[in-house]
Amino acid sequence: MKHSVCVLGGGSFGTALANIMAKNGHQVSQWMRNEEQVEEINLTGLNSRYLPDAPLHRELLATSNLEQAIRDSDTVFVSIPSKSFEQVVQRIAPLLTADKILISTTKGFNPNRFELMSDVLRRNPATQKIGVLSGPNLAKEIAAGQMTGSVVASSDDLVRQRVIELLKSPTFRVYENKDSTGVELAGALKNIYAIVCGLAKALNVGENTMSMIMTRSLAEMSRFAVHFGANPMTFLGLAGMGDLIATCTSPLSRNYRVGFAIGSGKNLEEAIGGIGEVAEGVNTLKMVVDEAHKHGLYMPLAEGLSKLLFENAKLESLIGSMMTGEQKWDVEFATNEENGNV
Ligand SMILES: NC(=O)c1ccc[n+]([C@@H]2O[C@H](COP(=O)([O-])OP(=O)(O)OC[C@H]3O[C@@H](n4cnc5c(N)ncnc54)[C@H](O)[C@@H]3O)[C@@H](O)[C@H]2O)c1
Ligand SMILES: O=P(O)(O)OC[C@H](O)CO
Repeated sequence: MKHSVCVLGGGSFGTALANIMAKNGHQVSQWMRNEEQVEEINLTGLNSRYLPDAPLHRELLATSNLEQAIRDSDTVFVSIPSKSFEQVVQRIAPLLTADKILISTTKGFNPNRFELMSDVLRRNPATQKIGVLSGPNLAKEIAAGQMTGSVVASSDDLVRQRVIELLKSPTFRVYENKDSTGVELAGALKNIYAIVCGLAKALNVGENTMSMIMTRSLAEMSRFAVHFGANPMTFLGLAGMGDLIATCTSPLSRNYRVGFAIGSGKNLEEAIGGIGEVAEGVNTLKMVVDEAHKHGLYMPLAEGLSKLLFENAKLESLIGSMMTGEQKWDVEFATNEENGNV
């Protein structure tokens, strides 16, 4: 069945998703604020700022008319950075109806209060058909047609089926998960550890060190997420381990590049400025370390990175956090009452 879809956001991920759905024969509009970008996409089939090497399908229609884009669509993907997510959702709230499906693709926390993007969507009373999309999904690779797996998470069967129907293609496979909290937290948290890995790579550490960092990152992420109701098994899947691998090893990741720039001697402001696109991990780090303190959660890598970035601590403090912290088991069988299935 042909669906009418709207993607909010003119950045690299929104464009990559809109392009897949247009190729799949759906009616796709992509909303963005910048009129010049709208004109460029519609006239030349290119989004030169964000995906310069990807020719876009001719049926992908860019628009700056938010009202019409929402009214005409049965499914809305929100691909807006977390900093502006709430503000854009407030704008569309009066246009929503109970039948519309809302999908967040944003990997971060609301900077105004500790909540996930799906929580922001859920506060809108018009529709509760909500899902999240997350996984090892570097936009430039997707746009280049590299085989990619992703995860749609929602407790609503119809929402998961819709996203699969819209996005599945010979190069894009969508898996499902009912653990929306786990999938969303995994996508947001891994950005912290991509910064750590970029930093470590710039310092030329060996593969023993890289694998230790990534594996302990996974332990730390799942410890945090399970505390907030996630299923620990989610962290063994594409949204957990999968995305951690992609983001912690690829220079295409903006968060990895922020870390690499810091490891190469830049300060945080210079590192962020050099990216020119969103690197969600910096805000996520602040929110997560605050919450970890409030809830007494042991997160030595996040804690060490936070001290390095925000308190001018020396690199030795981050290294010390990792190497001489609390004695821990290699594998912790973290459980919570609701999801205690390992
Ligand atoms: N790029 C990727 O590979 C990728 C993959 C998966 C998930 N994500 C997530 O998707 C989200 C968006 O990332 P992206 O890569 O597309 O970002 P981006 O930096 O490429 O682009 C962000 C877009 O949002 C727009 N925007 C920002 N504030 C806005 C506002 N107030 N109103 C309207 N538009 C606004 C910008 O103009 C820009 O077009 C992030 O949370 C990111 O973590 C990105
Ligand atoms: O470029 P990043 O660091 O925002 O990462 C992009 C995606 O989240 C990778 O899955």
